Amino acid sequence: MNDPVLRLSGIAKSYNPGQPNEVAVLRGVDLAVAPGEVVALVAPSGAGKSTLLHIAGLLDTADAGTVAIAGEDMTGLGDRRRTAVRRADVGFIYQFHHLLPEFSAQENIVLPQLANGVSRRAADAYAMELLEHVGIGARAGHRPAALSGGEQQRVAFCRALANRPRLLLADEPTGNLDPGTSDQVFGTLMGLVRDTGLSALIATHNLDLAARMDRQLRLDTGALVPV
Ligand SMILES: Nc1ncnc2c1ncn2[C@@H]1O[C@H](COP(=O)(O)OP(=O)(O)OP(=O)(O)O)[C@@H](O)[C@H]1O
Repeated sequence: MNDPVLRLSGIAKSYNPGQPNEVAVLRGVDLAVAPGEVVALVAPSGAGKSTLLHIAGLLDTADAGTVAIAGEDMTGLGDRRRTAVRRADVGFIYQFHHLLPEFSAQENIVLPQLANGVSRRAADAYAMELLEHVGIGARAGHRPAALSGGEQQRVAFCRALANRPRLLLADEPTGNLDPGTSDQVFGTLMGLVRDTGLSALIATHNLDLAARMDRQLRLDTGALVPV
């Protein structure tokens, strides 16, 4: 049987532990994301979705519980191994694109590949393939400032997939766009995820977008419950 691409077990996290201003954000989060499964994470503002995504993506550590990626338990691993797994296996998308302003769309997708040891030629070709997949191949040479908000976000999707991760983590990936554009750009993201067979955990406030995913979970007082 295939291991889940992401498994969280008993994840707990507090900020300022032991202090009068302690905030217990996660109180026992359990989750398994199967290969190819796309899970919606619905949570009101401040419920802890960014905290959860950062722990799942190895950008932060939990106070208790375990994170396993593709069957490998990350607990107790050193920073080097965690960074290597994050670079190779996890793609991130944020509400704002965070593209490098001085580089073209294509270069923004090439750079992470070069950092991972891919040749320039292969990186260029894959970046173009991804840009064409999301319908903006003709914009490959444009810098982010010369792209629309929806186009910038499409480039950010391609960048997240540049190193062919197993798991995509997205925090309000279309939250910065107007509703019509958001709907369209979200469709592009889902197409990309389905065509690459990625597993994904996608946080959104938008219940219509959540309904387009395989499963919907709500972060409620520090634990996940079905919507
Ligand atoms: N470094 C920190 N120190 C103290 N409290 C924090 C810290 N980071 C987050 N918090 C608190 O933890 C809670 C969860 O924060 P988090 O950013 O995970 O929420 P969120 O669900 O992503 O919210 P939003 O949708 O508004 O981005 C919030 O109450 C926040 O104020």
